[in-house]
Formats: sequence, structure tokens, C-alpha cells
Amino acid sequence: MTATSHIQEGTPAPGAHAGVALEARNLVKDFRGFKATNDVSLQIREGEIHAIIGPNGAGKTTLFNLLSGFLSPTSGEVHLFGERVDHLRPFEIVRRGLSRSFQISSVFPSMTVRQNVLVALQSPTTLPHQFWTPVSRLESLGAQADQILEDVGLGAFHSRLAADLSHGEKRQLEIGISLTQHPRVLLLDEPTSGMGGEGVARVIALVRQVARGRTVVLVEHNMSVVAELANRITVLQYGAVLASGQYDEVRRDPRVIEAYLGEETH
Ligand SMILES: Nc1ncnc2c1ncn2[C@@H]1O[C@H](COP(=O)(O)OP(=O)(O)OP(=O)(O)O)[C@@H](O)[C@H]1O
Repeated sequence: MTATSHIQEGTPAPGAHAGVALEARNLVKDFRGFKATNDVSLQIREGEIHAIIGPNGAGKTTLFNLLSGFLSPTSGEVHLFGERVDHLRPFEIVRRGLSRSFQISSVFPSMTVRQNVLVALQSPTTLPHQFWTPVSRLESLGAQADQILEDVGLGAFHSRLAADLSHGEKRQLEIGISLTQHPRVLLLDEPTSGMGGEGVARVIALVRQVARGRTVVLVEHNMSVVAELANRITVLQYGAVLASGQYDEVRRDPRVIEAYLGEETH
């Protein structure tokens, strides 16, 4: 049995989602004849930390964009807790429980750490009937902001300008901003990119913490981070799923070793 076959097991009947938080069914994204996503089917189970890995250009970011509504698939479907969402806009998907953080910073540098979280808390996705509110009037959300900052380890930095945060602290803030949307599923795009050992260890601890009670999907290049965090992994190559399953099993798959993990297993 190949590792790939695991994604076929337990496939729920159409409409059911029995323990599956997020599902791609035969997803294709065609950029002018080039399939950046090529018939991808995968299931992310509720409560797991699932890593999407693969060489540069394998289609990881494109898949994230499809799962979160930032791109529409050429064909195929995305289901969130059993509901088809591939026709919805990103904010509608956020409202249904899926948030993502970005590889490129979404932080406002000229605001304080706390103001960044407050602004995210009053976004239309969390407060549907409220438009822009001056930061000074957002204090009703202050307790919530403070709790989120504690949760992501930035409690002591609340009044610091976001511009003055270290790279790693900015990533912590981005995760905090994602948490303002109360996601049941959190997509993290390379949360440890550009970090040294200490920052990586902090993010690993943070991801473990935010994963309590929710589902986390992460794109990650650092294989030791994947090994530490992921319950299951999916390996992409040329836009397609090469293998999907338990980390220890997939890393021994000869095709995966050849494509990607060779150095790790020597
Ligand atoms: N808008 C686009 N138009 C044309 N081609 C695109 C577009 N977006 C992505 N691609 C191509 O699709 C392929 C997959 O890109 P993608 O960014 O999804 O890969 P990735 O696995 O995230 O790569 P990396 O690890 O380098 O971030 C690449 O060959 C890329 O050049």
C-alpha cells in the first residue's frame, strides 16, 4: 500500500464531513495551460496539525490560496466542515471558520501591537454590522485583544510599534491577528521562514498552543519543524499530491525520498 492511498480511506459520502475539517476534491488551478494545482485531493482531519511540504514551485501557496478563497479553482471543490466553499470570497470563508496568515506581513507597522489586534477584532468579518471605528473607540474589545496578545506571547509588547518588532515577533503578531477571527481551521504559510533557532523554537511552541482545540494546516520548508509539529503531512510535487499520511510513514516513501526528503533520511 502506498502512502497516497491513505487519503482515499474513510472518504465521507458527499455532504458528510465526519471528522474532516477541510477537504480538497480534485482541485485544479490552471494558469494559461500550466497546472499549478493538478488534481489535488486531500483531507485535513479535525484537530490535527497537517503540514503541506514540497520543493519550490510545487504548488503549496497556490493550494493555500485555493483553500482560503484567494483563488478560484479551474475545476474541483473545496469543502469546509462539509460545506462547499470554493465559490465563496475569502471573508465569507473566514466567517465559516477558516483564517490564514500570510508569508508576506499583514501587520500595520505604524500601529502598536495592541492596535493591530484591535483593528483586526473590529473587522467586518467579526463585527458584520460595524464599519470602520477609530482605534480610540475600540476599547470594548480591549480585553479580548489583551488575551490574544497573552496567548501569542506578546503581552509585554502591547504598546510597542509593530515596526519595531523582530521578524519572529511579527510572525507571532500575525498569528494573533488570525486568531481574532476565531478560526476553527488556521492556515499558516511558512510560520518559521527567516528565523533562527530561538525564533523557530518559539513558533513551534506557539503553533502547538494555538492548535489546541483547532485544526492547523501549515506550509513549512523546515523539516525539523514539520517533524516536531505535524500529525500528518502531504507532499506536493509538480502541483500534484505525491504522498499523504503520517510523517514517519511518508518520509520513508521512496518517491518522497527521491523528490524531496533524501537529505533528511541519510
Ligand atoms: N498567478 C500565476 N500565474 C502563473 N503561474 C503561477 C501563478 N502563481 C503561481 N504560478 C506558478 O505555479 C507554480 C507553483 O507556485 P507556488 O507559489 O504555488 O509554489 P510553492 O510550492 O508555494 O513555491 P515556494 O516553495 O517557492 O513558495 C510555480 O511554477 C509558479 O511559477
